[in-house]
Amino acid sequence: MINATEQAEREYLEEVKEKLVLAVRRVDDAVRQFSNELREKKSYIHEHQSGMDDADMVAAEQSINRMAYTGEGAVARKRRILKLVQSPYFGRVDFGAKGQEAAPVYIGVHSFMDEQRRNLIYDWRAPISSLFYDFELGDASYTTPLGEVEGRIELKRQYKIRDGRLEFLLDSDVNIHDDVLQRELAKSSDDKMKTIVATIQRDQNAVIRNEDASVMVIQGVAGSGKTSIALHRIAFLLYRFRDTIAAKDILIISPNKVFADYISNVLPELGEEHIPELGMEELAADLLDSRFTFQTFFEQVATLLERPDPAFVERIQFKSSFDFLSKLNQYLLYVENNYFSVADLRVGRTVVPGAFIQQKFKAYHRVPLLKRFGQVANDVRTYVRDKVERKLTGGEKAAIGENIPRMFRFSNVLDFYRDFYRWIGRPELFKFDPNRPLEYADVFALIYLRVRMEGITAYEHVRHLLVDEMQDYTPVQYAVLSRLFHCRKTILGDVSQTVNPYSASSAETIERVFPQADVVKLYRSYRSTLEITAFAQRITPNPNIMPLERHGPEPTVTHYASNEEELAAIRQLIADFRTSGNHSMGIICKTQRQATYAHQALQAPDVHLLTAESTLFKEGIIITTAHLAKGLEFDVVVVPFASARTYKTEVDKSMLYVACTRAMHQLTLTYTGEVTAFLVA
Ligand SMILES: Nc1ncnc2c1ncn2[C@@H]1O[C@H](COP(=O)(O)OP(=O)(O)OP(=O)(O)O)[C@@H](O)[C@H]1O
Repeated sequence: MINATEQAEREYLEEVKEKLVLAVRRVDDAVRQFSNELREKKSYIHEHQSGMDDADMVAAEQSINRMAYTGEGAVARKRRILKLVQSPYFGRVDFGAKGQEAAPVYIGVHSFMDEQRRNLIYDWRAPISSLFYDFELGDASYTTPLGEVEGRIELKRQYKIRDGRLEFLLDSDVNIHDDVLQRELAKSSDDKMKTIVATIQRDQNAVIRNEDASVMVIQGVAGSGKTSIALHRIAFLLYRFRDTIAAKDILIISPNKVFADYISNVLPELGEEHIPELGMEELAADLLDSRFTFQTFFEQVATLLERPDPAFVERIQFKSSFDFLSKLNQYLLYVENNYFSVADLRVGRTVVPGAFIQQKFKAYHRVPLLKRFGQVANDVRTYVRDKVERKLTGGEKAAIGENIPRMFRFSNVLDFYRDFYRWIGRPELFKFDPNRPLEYADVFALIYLRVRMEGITAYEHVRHLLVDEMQDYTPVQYAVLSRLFHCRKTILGDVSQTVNPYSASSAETIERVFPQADVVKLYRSYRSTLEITAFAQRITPNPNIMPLERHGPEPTVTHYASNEEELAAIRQLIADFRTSGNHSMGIICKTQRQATYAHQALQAPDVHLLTAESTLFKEGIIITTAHLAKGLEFDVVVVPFASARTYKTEVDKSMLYVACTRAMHQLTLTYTGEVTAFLVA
């Protein structure tokens, strides 16, 4: 039975859709007209070329560019409207500002005005739309650039419209989101990360719409929506500051290519362009001018998993500490004050006093150390020229240019870095062999010295920086980011999901590097069923976690007598998955070696292996490592080889936690021999 409300809503939906279709037609007409004009203009130029002077040509070119630009705008607009035809809106609030009658505000992924310029659909990022996320029925307010608007919400409604059809609508007077949220979460995962505009929660909305924080640090439990929120925040900022920030001005630092691919359709789905993305290692290679080969973070973690040598661990631990960063800073100060040993400089008959050189060196204290020599040399040249009252010869100029840097202890950053360890009395903490890749723990320390001593300005164009998986980066890495990117930042992660406990950063550590940061903590977990969350809590407890009340099968841990039996069981799980309604299955191992082994043993054309070299997220059944799976999610997760032999160290425990928290609906662990101690309650 369709009630009156639903009938009215269905009719309204048809009305809106008609207007949208009309708008598409108008855009089509406009585009056709542009291209005709463009063609005419081009042929006019072609015919009259000989009679045109430069100014005419420039003017013609400009007008063509303008037309092409308007044309591009029209195409983008069409794309947006077509999206709205599929699903024009997902929410409605009837809001009356003080002293006014309530009027409906429909909210969708984009705004839409009809021909009379009436706002039929509001963009979810518009100031008024925050009413939908922040309030229930009753008194409510929202902030516009002009000030606060107060009033009352008389009605709040949610819709699910797919392919232009109303699937359901739901009124709420208490907590509007719960029902729809439950439905959304219970669905099996589409392949890649998706948008959550229709069900953004109040605390998430506060993060998304925060305009003031210069550095925002989001520490959230597994599945709390950190990555989703961060991407929606980018979309919000692009909307709010659309006159000054474009997609190309933003940079996402992502842990790996698979993850970058996994999140790549969220912003385009929200109608924004693709955002530039860079991995930490790519950044490192760029900052080292490819002068060194170095170990990757993956390789560091793999070494820890397979050969955890105590000296290696000690080096990592030391270089991941805040103390290390402080010591590097102290060292730089020491270098500044002690490594420039000036002497009088003789140029022909002129003697430039050491004190003069010293004074100039100090005067340029704002210029990075190794960049000062050029400036000091210029001053010395002027000094000599004034004395001899003639122009200097090329030879004299060059001699000055060579002699000034010689007064400095070293000229190359690697020498300073090595010297640093002597200075702190721990030379054994730097293992360097020119024929082997630099250890990962040294990469950013070396870069830090380089940034401080040489200055690097390559990234000044970036207007907003997003850093995901913040727990995997050390204070020195943050110090580099802070000096490289002067823009606002959103930094997010979860210290419990570190893949390297010896170098994990918590929100508090990061706050020490960015004292101005706003730290937000999220404890509600959306991804997994209550059963899965409770199970993962046994591995790494967090008393603050608040799982959403959603149920599913209890995770199972099953013993098998032999490897063959274990593999046969996994084969069966794969077969079951294929006939279930689920879309994604992750078989998550501890090491790459195990993943490769499982892939070979299980061989099936639709089972894909993801490795550190993979660049694309694959759909369906995936075999991978916990390290690579971090940040991803699957309907069904299998954790094979969950034995005491596989999972025994702190690093192993982190991996197990990450693996289990990837599951949305179903989690199965298998093992032979003895079960890992981390699962013995
Ligand atoms: N408000 C919401 N409405 C609907 N789904 C949500 C909401 N918030 C989070 N989710 C869902 O919860 C899941 C986890 O989100 P996301 O991957 O962003 O979390 P995360 O905190 O980055 O997770 P992790 O750190 O474990 O990788 C996703 O499926 C996401 O769509």
